[in-house]
Amino acid sequence: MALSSSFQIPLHFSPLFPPPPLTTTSARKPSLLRCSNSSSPENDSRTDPPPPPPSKKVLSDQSSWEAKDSEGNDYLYRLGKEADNMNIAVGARAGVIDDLFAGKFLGRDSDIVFDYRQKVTRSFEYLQGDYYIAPIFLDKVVTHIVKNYIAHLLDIKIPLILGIWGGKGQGKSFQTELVFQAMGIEPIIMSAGELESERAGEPGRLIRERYRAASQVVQNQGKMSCLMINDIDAGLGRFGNTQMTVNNQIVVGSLMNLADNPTRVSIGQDWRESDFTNRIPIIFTGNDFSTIYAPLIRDGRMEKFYWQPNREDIVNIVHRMYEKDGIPKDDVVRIVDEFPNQALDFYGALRSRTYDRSISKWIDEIGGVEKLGDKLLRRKKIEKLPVFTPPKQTVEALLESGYSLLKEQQLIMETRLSKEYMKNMDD
Ligand SMILES: Nc1ncnc2c1ncn2[C@@H]1O[C@H](COP(=O)(O)OP(=O)(O)OP(=O)(O)O)[C@@H](O)[C@H]1O
Repeated sequence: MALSSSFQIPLHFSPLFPPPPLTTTSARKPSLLRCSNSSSPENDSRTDPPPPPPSKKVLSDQSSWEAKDSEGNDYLYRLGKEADNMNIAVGARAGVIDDLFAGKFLGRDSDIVFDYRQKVTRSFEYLQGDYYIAPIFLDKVVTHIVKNYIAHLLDIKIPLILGIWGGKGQGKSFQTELVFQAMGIEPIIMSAGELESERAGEPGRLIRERYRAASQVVQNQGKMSCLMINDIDAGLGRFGNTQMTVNNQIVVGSLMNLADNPTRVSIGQDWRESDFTNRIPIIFTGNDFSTIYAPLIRDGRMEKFYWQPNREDIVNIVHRMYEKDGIPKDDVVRIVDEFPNQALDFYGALRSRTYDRSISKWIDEIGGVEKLGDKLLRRKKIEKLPVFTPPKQTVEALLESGYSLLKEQQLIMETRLSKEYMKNMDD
């Protein structure tokens, strides 16, 4: 499938819907995403004009939410005012709730919303360098997002959720974030760990709040947004005899309700006019959706996408990964063929293992293991660390570390200590 066609999807609707700011080199160089933090024009590969300034009037004719915000009547403001056992501000003051989620409740209302959004949205500073996105993957994610943003123009039922599933370490989360970066989307990303809490009801509420925070990104910032929940089956799935907790039930209920009513989301118990939001696409990643409550993943609510990179995808992605080491494509093909059936994650780990010997050498240079604490943690007071020289990568070194990773994998499979330790459980 030609990648350029995947980028043309939103343009079919261009008279009605402004295309998302596809601000990377991808449009020129299919599937290659160049990520840089530098703001210098030479280093900045983004050539498109900056996104429009925040517009206060985006939805104000249709929704009273904005007006409520400016009156200080917003839900986050109310959270700071109201005292009940679900009060995030109280929890934050008492040190119960991480202030990552609590936002700042002492400032003006706009600060509150802004701080909250700043803390929950994900920036991509860690994505440096060139990356390759598999065209089918890119196509699927872009189409889902665009379909949801123009849902009001299409006379079809569009699932709010896209569930990307498949084997471990195949790049589901990583590539989705690359796509967000390519589209200039400011996503709100949650992990399975946030779907459980010792306080009943909190995770369900958190999901609804995050969904609305994403809607605020669209409304106040004029940027596209998306809610992403990584490894959802690790938080919601039922394995063997595990029970569904009250929180699991509430989370499933909240997600089903979002899928059915994507533009009306209540945070509290009473419906208010300000509960109307923008429709925000949701993306789940996971390994096995069959462990999830079936009505949540039914076709009208969730579009499912099984992701398994083929050999060509793997070669292209790994080639880009190793490009800075000067490894030519033929050698990448050799490495990939030497270790077939491995996840993408393996080829990253393989490269990182080749650093081990150089790191040992560097430890010797700084005075051995006894000095490590002083040198690494208090180095500013003492002296500068010696320069670390990365190893010169060769195919032989990469193959060697590949074999050692393979050996570790086999050892785990053959030893199966868990079987030994849990012998009694089978009786
Ligand atoms: N397109 C890519 N370019 C470079 N590296 C990639 C790419 N895709 C995946 N990787 C590497 O593979 C690793 C694993 O990817 P990721 O965490 O997205 O897998 P996953 O499928 O979500 O795994 P899991 O199901 O176990 O959560 C990443 O940390 C990254 O190093």
